[in-house]
Amino acid sequence: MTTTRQDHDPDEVILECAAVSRWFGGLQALKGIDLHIHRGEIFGLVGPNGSGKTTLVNAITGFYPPQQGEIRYRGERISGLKPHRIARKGVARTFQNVALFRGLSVLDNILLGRHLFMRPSILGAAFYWWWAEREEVAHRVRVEEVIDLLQLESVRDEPVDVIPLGMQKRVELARALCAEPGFLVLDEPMAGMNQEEKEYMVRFILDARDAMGTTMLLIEHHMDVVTAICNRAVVLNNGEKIAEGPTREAINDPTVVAAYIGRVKDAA
Ligand SMILES: Nc1ncnc2c1ncn2[C@@H]1O[C@H](COP(=O)(O)OP(=O)(O)OP(=O)(O)O)[C@@H](O)[C@H]1O
Repeated sequence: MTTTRQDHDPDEVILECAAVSRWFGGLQALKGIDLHIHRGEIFGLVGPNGSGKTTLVNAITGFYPPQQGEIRYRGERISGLKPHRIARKGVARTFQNVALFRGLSVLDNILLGRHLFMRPSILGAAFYWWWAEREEVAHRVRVEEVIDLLQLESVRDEPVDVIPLGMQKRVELARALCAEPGFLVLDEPMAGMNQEEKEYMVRFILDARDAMGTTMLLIEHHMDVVTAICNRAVVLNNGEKIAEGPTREAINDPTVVAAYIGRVKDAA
């Protein structure tokens, strides 16, 4: 899997985790994680099952705030804010299992991604219909751009349940991009995909980053995907950061190789 890459900006930190820790009862799921993710970067988050990847994402997006440490987005502290406040600041995510609205069309699912932009005042804007209408047109323009970018035109009116899994994942990506996030977490976007679908998805993620400048955090078990698209990566094991750096170096680090082999032995 070969790809093109765009250089990121190492001078501008978009997301920063400083000494982030989280416990579930007696289990420490995150142990003082430090991270800096730069503007325009696709940053890989890898590690064996149960190593703390989802917990870190839940800390960033506000679902399980860290109990120690701090998370900053564009220099502003977001840890401790409710998930919807964090989302409004421009942090979006897709989920490991497809989380679309069954029974709705592809287009309606994507339009839902724009609801973040619908200010409550729009409801009271009945007298200002012309203004509301202009807003609606602006939303539609962005939605059409994303449909075009992710090549979803041919299925836009299909119920989302009937399209193949690979396309459903693409619809999720489209919905997240329609919120115009500054930072997007992709939680296993290739799960359950065959090789061809994976290669398409890699292309679409890179195109989206290049076209929209979205900084991304990618949780992924497929190492070929991680090395193909991530500028840098961090590896977790038992809640600890065990490697970080340019992707190939990080995932080939002897500590990382040992951690994965250890899991295989434990499972045998
Ligand atoms: N809500 C929760 N309550 C209790 N324990 C939890 C909770 N969420 C996560 N854990 C525990 O925290 C640890 C880290 O889990 P986490 O889901 O973050 O790992 P992961 O790296 O995302 O794993 P996977 O690759 O399997 O998704 C695990 O031991 C898990 O059992």
